[in-house]
Amino acid sequence: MAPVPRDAKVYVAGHQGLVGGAIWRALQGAGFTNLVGRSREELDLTDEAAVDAFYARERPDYVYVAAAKVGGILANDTYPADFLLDNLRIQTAVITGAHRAGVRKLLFLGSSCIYPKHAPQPMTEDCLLTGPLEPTNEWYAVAKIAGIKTCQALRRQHGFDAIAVMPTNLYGPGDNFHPTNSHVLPALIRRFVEAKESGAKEVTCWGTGRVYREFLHVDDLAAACVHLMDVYSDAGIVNIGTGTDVTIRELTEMVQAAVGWEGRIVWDSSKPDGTPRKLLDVSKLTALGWKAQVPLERGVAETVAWYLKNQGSSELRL
Ligand SMILES: NC(=O)C1=CN([C@@H]2O[C@H](COP(=O)(O)OP(=O)(O)OC[C@H]3O[C@@H](n4cnc5c(N)ncnc54)[C@H](OP(=O)(O)O)[C@@H]3O)[C@@H](O)[C@H]2O)C=CC1
Ligand SMILES: C[C@H]1O[C@H](OP(=O)(O)OP(=O)(O)OC[C@H]2O[C@@H](n3cnc4c(=O)[nH]c(N)nc43)[C@H](O)[C@@H]2O)[C@@H](O)[C@@H](O)C1=O
Repeated sequence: MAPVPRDAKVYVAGHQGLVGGAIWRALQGAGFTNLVGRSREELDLTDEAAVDAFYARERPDYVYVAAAKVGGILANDTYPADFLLDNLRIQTAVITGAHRAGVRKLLFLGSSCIYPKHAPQPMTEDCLLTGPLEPTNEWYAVAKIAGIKTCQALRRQHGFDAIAVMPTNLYGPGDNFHPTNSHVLPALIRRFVEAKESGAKEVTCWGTGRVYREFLHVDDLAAACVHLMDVYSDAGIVNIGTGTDVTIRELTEMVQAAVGWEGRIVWDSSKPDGTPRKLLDVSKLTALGWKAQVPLERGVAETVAWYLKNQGSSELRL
């Protein structure tokens, strides 16, 4: 398969988010010169007519769908209607609009939470739809599964070249550091930095800390997406991860050490643990010629440094 021409026009939906921002940087790094992005203020992606008008005006050749309603375990559990409906609307408008506009190829971002709560570990792509979902994020997962099926149906019925990738938990510069709505890694960075600054002796983390998660640096994810756009065109979904995981307790200790706060961690078991484990099997991705590069400890240290550098600036999403 011929790689994507570096002068092709590429639209990154959600280019100001964690993933979209990283894909934008990766595309620039790979020599792409004709990138298009729109903020939410400029283009509300739940508005299908506005999305169609945007496509008609800009005529992109390639599209990355990195816009979505995204949040951590508590946000997912608290706003099920938003996580289901906003995501259905955004992805339907962006994917079907791309097909209508004659886009050559599209990459849709799903998530490892699409797999059953008790799937065998590590999880291969073919365990999709083989069992019940994790209840804290089933609404979001159902929307993401509908996104995968939208890509597969358009490919099957109309030959539209839409691929779908399933990243594990992500982190890195440009993340959302909201104290309650964010994912665990940015939440911990903010909490430990604030504890260090205030001289607090104790910090509370959620759940039991005994569950496992796999973390991938967002720059690795972006590199994998750009690679797959070049080399992969098929209906089958592709996992993107590192192939290794840690307990939340281990992660907490790693962030604590990176921040340099010495105090006591208390576990609030009234907060949900979520799925016990969701380690991705990455053999398909490895066979496609890609492997993660950023070790977790280094990625955490660099993200802490990024957070400290951007504290107080409008770059930081709180
Ligand atoms: N973060 C993670 O750990 C993981 C993420 N993913 C997937 O990666 C993708 C991107 O996630 P991530 O970058 O983390 O999320 P972010 O929240 O960082 O970015 C999402 C982007 O989408 C934009 N957006 C949301 N709603 C609309 C809308 N109605 N109109 C226009 N723009 C909109 C947001 O704009 P605004 O800033 O204005 O809200 C934001 O720029 C998602 O599909 C997610 O499922 C998959 C696995 C793990
Ligand atoms: C990417 C992924 O993200 C979500 O699923 P999740 O993996 O459960 O994500 P999380 O990062 O929020 O939590 C991971 C673990 O960490 C524990 N934890 C401790 N202390 C804090 C804390 O302070 N904040 C948060 N958020 N979690 C904490 C928390 O209790 C849990 O055990 C879904 O939205 C899902 O849809 C999805 O796609």
